[in-house]
Amino acid sequence: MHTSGEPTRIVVNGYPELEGGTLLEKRRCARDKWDEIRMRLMREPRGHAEMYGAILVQETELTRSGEADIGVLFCHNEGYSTMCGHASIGLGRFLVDTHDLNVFPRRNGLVQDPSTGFVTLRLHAPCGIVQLSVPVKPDGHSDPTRPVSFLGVPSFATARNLVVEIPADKLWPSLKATGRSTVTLDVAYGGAFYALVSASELGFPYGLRGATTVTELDHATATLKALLSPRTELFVHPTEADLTFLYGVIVTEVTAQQRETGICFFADQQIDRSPCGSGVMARVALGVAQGRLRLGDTCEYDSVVSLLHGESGYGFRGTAVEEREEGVIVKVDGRAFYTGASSFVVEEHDALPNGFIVGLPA
Ligand SMILES: O=C([O-])C1=[NH+]CCC1
Repeated sequence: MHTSGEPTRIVVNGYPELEGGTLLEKRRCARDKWDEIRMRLMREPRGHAEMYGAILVQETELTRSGEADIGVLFCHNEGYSTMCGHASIGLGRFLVDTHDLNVFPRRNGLVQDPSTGFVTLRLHAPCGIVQLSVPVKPDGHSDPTRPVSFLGVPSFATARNLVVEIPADKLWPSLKATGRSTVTLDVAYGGAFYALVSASELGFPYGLRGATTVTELDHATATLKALLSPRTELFVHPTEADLTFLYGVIVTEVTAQQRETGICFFADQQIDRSPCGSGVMARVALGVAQGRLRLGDTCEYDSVVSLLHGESGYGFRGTAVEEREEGVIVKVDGRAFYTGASSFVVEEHDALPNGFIVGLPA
């Protein structure tokens, strides 16, 4: 599937049983014991450097307790993430549409709200429960003309107006041209930790649509990620050590009242083609912390791809729904579409069984 242009390759069959009782233990098992499967599905020639995946996990500690309907592990060019909004939106449609009980045993237990026509399903992601609301047509299939929405895990800001000094040998031309050697940014959590920095702060006065090159953006965000990642005090998750790391850097640009564009560099400098749902959770939580957004406020988020589709409804919307002690509950909505179904093989004599990414060691 794709969500505003960002792919989600949903693994529905053939993946081995993961050891471990909890989803986070299963995530470690996937990483430590079966990572070649991720590489084969994400990398060339079966995938590409920007591929994204979702591995369905039938049983977790929260499906056993009845708090979730199915588990998922998200994966990408570098490893396994803790939250993914664009993939959750695609999974919402897919899980409602699949009637194969080997793929989704709890499909028949889903309840459709007759008043709204939406089916609710609870996805257990490594960061916690993502509660999806999927619009359904009278024939019981998901409705591609209306957005899927989800309520994310409590999201919060961990640093505001953080000044980062850029070493002279790492300065990029647009920042050097400003005469500055510092960048001021924020850090927030939306199921994963992001550094959030405006395009103008990086030295791009005309924002993301100006003469900004992806190469310079890539260098700037990779530099910031390398400088910030060792500062783990910025990414402390209240309960899970597995979630304590900087996942991405999002370059933002306010384009109108409660409307933003952004480009998210995540994992090994992958670029999210979607507005990045977990990033939207983090950005809304930051907006509430800064007093820019109040409960009930909705902000529109575009990506460099959804901007190309001028019509509305191709970006994501983020709404601050509830403020809890642990953080802000954000509702995110967006649209996903099917792109096809595939089967993949690796023959015994294939000299590149785990694929490759041009420019990176195999
Ligand atoms: O939508 C999302 O949260 C993300 N898409 C790719 C990285 C995270």
